[in-house]
Amino acid sequence: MRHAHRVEVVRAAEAELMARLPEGTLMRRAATGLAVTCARLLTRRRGRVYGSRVVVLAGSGDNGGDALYAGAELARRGARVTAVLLAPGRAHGGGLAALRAAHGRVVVEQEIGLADFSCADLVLDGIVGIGGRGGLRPEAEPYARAARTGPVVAVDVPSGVDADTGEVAGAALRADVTVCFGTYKPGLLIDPGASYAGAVQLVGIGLELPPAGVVALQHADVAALLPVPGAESDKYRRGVVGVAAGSARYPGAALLAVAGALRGGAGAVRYVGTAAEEVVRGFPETLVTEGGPAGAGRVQAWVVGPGGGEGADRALAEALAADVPVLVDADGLTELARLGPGALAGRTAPTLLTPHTGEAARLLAGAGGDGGTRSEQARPPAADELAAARLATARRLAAAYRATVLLKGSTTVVADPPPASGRGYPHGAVRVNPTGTAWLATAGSGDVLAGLAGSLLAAGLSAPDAAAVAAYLHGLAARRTAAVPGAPVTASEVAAALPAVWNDVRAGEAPEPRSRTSGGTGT
Ligand SMILES: NC(=O)C1=CN([C@@H]2O[C@H](COP(=O)(O)OP(=O)(O)OC[C@H]3O[C@@H](n4cnc5c(N)ncnc54)[C@H](O)[C@@H]3O)[C@@H](O)[C@H]2O)[C@@H](O)CC1
Ligand SMILES: [K+]
Repeated sequence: MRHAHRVEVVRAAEAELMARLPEGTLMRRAATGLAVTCARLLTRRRGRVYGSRVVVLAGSGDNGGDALYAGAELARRGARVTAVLLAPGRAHGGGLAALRAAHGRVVVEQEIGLADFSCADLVLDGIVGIGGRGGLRPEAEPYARAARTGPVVAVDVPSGVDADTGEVAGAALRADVTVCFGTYKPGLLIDPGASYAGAVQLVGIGLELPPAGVVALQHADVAALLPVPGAESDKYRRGVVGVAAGSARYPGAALLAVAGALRGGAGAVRYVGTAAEEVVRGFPETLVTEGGPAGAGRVQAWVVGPGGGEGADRALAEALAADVPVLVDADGLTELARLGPGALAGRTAPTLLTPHTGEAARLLAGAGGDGGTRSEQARPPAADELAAARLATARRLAAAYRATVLLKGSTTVVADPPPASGRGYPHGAVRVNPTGTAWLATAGSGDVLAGLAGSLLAAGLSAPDAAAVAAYLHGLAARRTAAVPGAPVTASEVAAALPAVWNDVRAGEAPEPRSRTSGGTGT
């Protein structure tokens, strides 16, 4: 599992450790780890470090210090290092002295031309790290543009990315690799920030940290959560998932949700709705019932809403009345937004909401704009604002509806509500999904995800586990399905690939590394 901590928490752990160590120890550890990664990249690119050209962008803080010390180490190995000081009077003294002693060249902004960037074998982004506030300052923006020409290694966090949230307010450096220190930062795992970070490498510097506020599951974590039938299991012990989905207008949503549910580990899938005939034709193993959830047999979890059309209100009410976990998606969410959080007030079993950002905007509007304090925000939030602030959006929704929320899209985020007695955060770690691909933003892929997550709920996983495991498998399935890596996929193909990725995860097959343009969970 990748653990990410907020800047405030990192600073406290750093202060505690620095008090016990000789001055400069942590920065030396960080810079050495950074230089090792840079040397490896240069060797891969040029065959050796000696003679390679490195540009160091150094800001005024310790982030610039790390970059200058790493530049000095590379210069000692024969690299031709040019450091550009973005704030010449305030550059890190020790780092600057080390670079000069290693015969690195030091220039100020006006003295570097674009040519220096275009022939660089590596650009080290030490403009700003966890001390950054807001997007890049205007004077640093030309470097963000110029650095695009060469491979960029970001120091701790790509400059301009908010380390706590992944938000990018304006320009930011786009890195091929980010070397972070002590712990991952949430902004490296959550888009849009994650898409600026490239491949992220962690360098341990000995910090002792409390439990993380944000985590990203990896193969082994997901493998440990997958339901495994015991020798005594029958279909009822494995769990029955009820799917109330599809309508005369959208029968396909029923088929896709059932397709996902059949591959999610539940012992049986019970379908209720008007697409029963199509469902049985497509999946004869499905149990079908006329009417709504109230009249269906017993299930261990309900999925309600995909393609639900006009019948979604009744299906939602009946599913919510059942004392079992309920996943609400699509038209079910539209109906829930109309009713507001009060519709979930009487529930004691878990509720899992799976909105994309458009639905999240409606839900927040239904909750009073910002999750309950209507006066603070008269204007309902726009979907693109919510997409840019994914972590905050998922948390606000979870708090407002007191339900687990899986916010779909570029980096899918799963948040739990704060404890009832608590005054707010921190609470359970937010899980962010590392396996997404932008091609999952395709019609019907959300229906598959809903069925899959519902099936995992019925098989006994907690709501956050079911949501995180479903998002993980769903993303992997989309990547595996593409005939060519990065090619478009269809929702049916994603559903069909689920058994194979289930197997990959159990077997420990490594997923493809995240690309710069990867995204999240579909609509
Ligand atoms: N504190 C420690 O023990 C360690 C810190 N380390 C490094 O230190 C960094 C944090 O250093 P600092 O606290 O000095 O802060 P930073 O170096 O991240 O940034 C502070 C400086 O950047 C400027 N700045 C802020 N926002 C900006 C923006 N949007 N655009 C341009 N400039 C901006 C500020 O004026 C300030 O001078 C970490 O990210 C990491 O790289 C590592 O050496 C590991 C140990
Ligand atoms: K940086």
